[in-house]
Order: sequence, then C-alpha cells, then structure tokens
Amino acid sequence: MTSSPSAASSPGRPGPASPRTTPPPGAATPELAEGGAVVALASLAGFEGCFGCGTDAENGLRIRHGGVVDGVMTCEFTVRKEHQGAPGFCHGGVLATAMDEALGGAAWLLGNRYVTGRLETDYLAPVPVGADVHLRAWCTGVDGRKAFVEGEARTGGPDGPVAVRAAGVFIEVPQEHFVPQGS
Ligand SMILES: CCCCCCCCCCCCCC(=O)SCCNC(=O)CCNC(=O)[C@H](O)C(C)(C)COP(=O)(O)OP(=O)(O)OC[C@H]1O[C@@H](n2cnc3c(N)ncnc32)[C@H](O)[C@@H]1OP(=O)(O)O
Repeated sequence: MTSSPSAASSPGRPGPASPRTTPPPGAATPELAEGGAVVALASLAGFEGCFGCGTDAENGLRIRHGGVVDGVMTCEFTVRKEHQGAPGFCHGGVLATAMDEALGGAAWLLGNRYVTGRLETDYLAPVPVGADVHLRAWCTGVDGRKAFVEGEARTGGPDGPVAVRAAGVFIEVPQEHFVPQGS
C-alpha cells in the first residue's frame, strides 16, 4: 500500500523553495513506499554512526525519528551545549544538519537511497540550548532521480513557532554509493 503526501501541496504549508528547489512542471507526485525509509535503510551499513541520528555518534544530534502522518516525516532532537553557536543558542550549521536529516528522511520514504544535492535554509528565530526541536519534512515532487523536499523546525512543541524552514533537492543513488564509507 502506498500513500501520497497531501501536505506537499497544502496552502497551509508555504515552503521557502527557490526556483532550484521547486519541482519542474510535469514532476511526479511522490508515492511513499510500503515500509518507507526502513526498506532502503536496511541495507545501509554504518548508519548508526550518522551524525544526525546515529546512536554511536557521541557528539551527534541524536535525532529521534518519529512517525509519518499523511506523508509528513516527523523527528526531533534536543539542543545540547555542544551544539552552541552564539552563547546560549544553537549553531545555524547544527540546525542545517537537522534539516538535512529531516528532509533526507522524507526523501528516503520514497523507498530509494538519496543524498543531498542542494539544501536551502531560512532562519526565522533563535533556538536556545535545551530546546526540543520538532522537525517535519515532506516531498513535493519527483523528477527522474531528483526528489524535491521541504521542511520546518519548530520549538515550544510540535505546533510551536517555526524557527527554521528548509527546501532541498535530494539525488537518488545506488547502494554502491555508500560502500566505501559504510563497510
Ligand atoms: C523511519 C526512519 C527514517 C530514517 C531516515 C533517515 C534517512 C537518511 C537521511 C540522511 C540525510 C543526510 C544526507 C547527507 O548528508 S548526503 C551527504 C551530502 N551529499 C553528498 O555527499 C552528495 C555529493 N554529490 C554526489 O555524490 C554527486 O554529485 C551526486 C550523486 C549528487 C550526483 O552525481 P551523479 O553523477 O550520480 O548524477 P548527475 O550529476 O548525472 O545528476 C543526476 C541528476 O541530479 C541533478 N543534480 C546533481 N547534483 C545536483 C545538485 N547539487 N543540485 C540539484 N540537482 C543536482 C542533475 O542535474 C541531474 O538531473 P537531470 O539532469 O537528470 O535532470
């Protein structure tokens, strides 16, 4: 069974996408694979070392992947002091990493393996150390090997104010792409 992410075209979710992260005319509507990202992840050795979500990455973000609702991938992480940029606040690069992870996860829900080709971020509000950051991401279209994805990060709860918005293009790659790093 597959499901289509209706949030992709929701007028309530205006994205930050530029022309380079907007699906071209004729792009396919994303169809999520049965089993989602788990199917593609199953063959990916070394993933527990992922700086975004790996449990072996001591100083990583340890992003906790949540569920998928109506085609929207959810996950969250807690900002620790080692993620700090300006005193007391999360580093922008750390937040970009979190968005990369969330948007990548939304692409992997299509059932293939993807790497980041382009990532755009808009920072709307500072995120303090100690904050729980709630991430959402969804695919807006597929064009050949390219998956167009958007997302947002909120603080103060899953429906709190948006702190970061992001859009990206993820490129489908074969499993062999990862072998030198993952073996
Ligand atoms: C439930 C649990 C869930 C858990 C989920 C966790 C998931 C994991 C999340 C992980 C998250 C973290 C993820 C990470 O951190 S991934 C790590 C960061 N990214 C990389 O390392 C990628 C480095 N780049 C490459 O390896 C190659 O350049 C790739 C493979 C991308 C393309 O080289 P390749 O030789 O294979 O392909 P091609 O050049 O023929 O291009 C093919 C098509 O792609 C288009 N294109 C190419 N580049 C770009 C670009 N920059 N922007 C826009 N489009 C681009 C190109 O125009 C063409 O389109 P078209 O002409 O056909 O129309």
